[in-house]
Amino acid sequence: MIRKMSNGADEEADEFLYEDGTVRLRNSNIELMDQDILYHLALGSGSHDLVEMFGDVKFVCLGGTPKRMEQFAHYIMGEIGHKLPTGTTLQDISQFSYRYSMYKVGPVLSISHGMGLPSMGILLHEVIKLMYHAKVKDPVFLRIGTSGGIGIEPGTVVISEQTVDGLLRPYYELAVLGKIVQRPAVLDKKLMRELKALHHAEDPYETVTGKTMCTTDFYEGQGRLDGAFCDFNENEKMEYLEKIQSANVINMEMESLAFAALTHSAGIRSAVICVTIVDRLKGDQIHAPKEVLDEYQKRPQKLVSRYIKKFLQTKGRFMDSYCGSPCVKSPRRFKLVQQESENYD
Ligand SMILES: O=P(O)(O)O[C@@H]1C[C@H](O)[C@@H](CO)O1
Ligand SMILES: O=c1cc[nH]c(=O)[nH]1
Repeated sequence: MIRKMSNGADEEADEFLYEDGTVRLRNSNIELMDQDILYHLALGSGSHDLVEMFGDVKFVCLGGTPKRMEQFAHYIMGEIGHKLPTGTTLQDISQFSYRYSMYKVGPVLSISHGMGLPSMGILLHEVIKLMYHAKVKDPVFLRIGTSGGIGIEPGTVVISEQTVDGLLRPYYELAVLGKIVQRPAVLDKKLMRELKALHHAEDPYETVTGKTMCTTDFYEGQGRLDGAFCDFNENEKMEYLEKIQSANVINMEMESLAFAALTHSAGIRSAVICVTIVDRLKGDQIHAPKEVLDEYQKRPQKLVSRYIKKFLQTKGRFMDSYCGSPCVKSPRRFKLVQQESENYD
């Protein structure tokens, strides 16, 4: 994987993971700290054995709402046949943060990220640090969300090829110490293709790839006429939506920029899979009934589940256990795991 630097240069992402595939932090301050409190996750490197709790994680799935991510955790548990110890139930690990929800099902973490870039950004700082403390090897991050389509049928699953801001720029911008820092928002193209290939001909909806616009607001920021404020008219709105459509934007959501930029900066492969729940060329309000929306939300989950299952089946022969961590006891065996990984698609 090639990693784009903030100055636009290319760099091999391998340099950003340790040799055994574990996540390397790009902040030397963390190593010097006695303990690291992951405040919004209600976890800490001093208070919890993070390697024991999370060392076997391979897939980090993120979505907006706590309910969706709880449902996904139950769904993936059935799909991969993961058994909880007798007498236990799935627990929200971050319950006492009262911010985000986190469930762990074998190699899968299912975490809610809330709405918007700041919420996603804060969460990712802590989840990426969690990967580092837990010595997780080569994790894959997947956002399973909802979006507004631009000229596509509601219910379509969009796997983002690129994510851009409201000005069509492929950067996540943040004011740091009074200066604007731009981080390139880069998603893993190979992962995108692997996911797309898992669409089934009999799925009663389309799965497409394309450009996603990530905005900082649901209403004015996405050109809606139905917010509490609106200083533009229908013609201006349509002109904007048609302009972004001709720039190949096929859907709009609110987290992919931070997700793509922060995972890429950490050398972590990631993909954004969002179902569309409205065609913005036809209207602003979400009219679909709850049952329809619930079924739509499951579509990205199905695709991700197929990916996880295929990965686990392919890897199974080389794993120490069902956990997803490659055996690194002998370098030769580790090479086999790597090779298998390269042959995956
Ligand atoms: O993953 P979800 O469905 O929460 O993401 C989209 C983008 C915003 O957070 C939210 C707006 O309704 O839905
Ligand atoms: O229109 C939509 C629908 C879901 N999420 C968004 O950000 N926009």
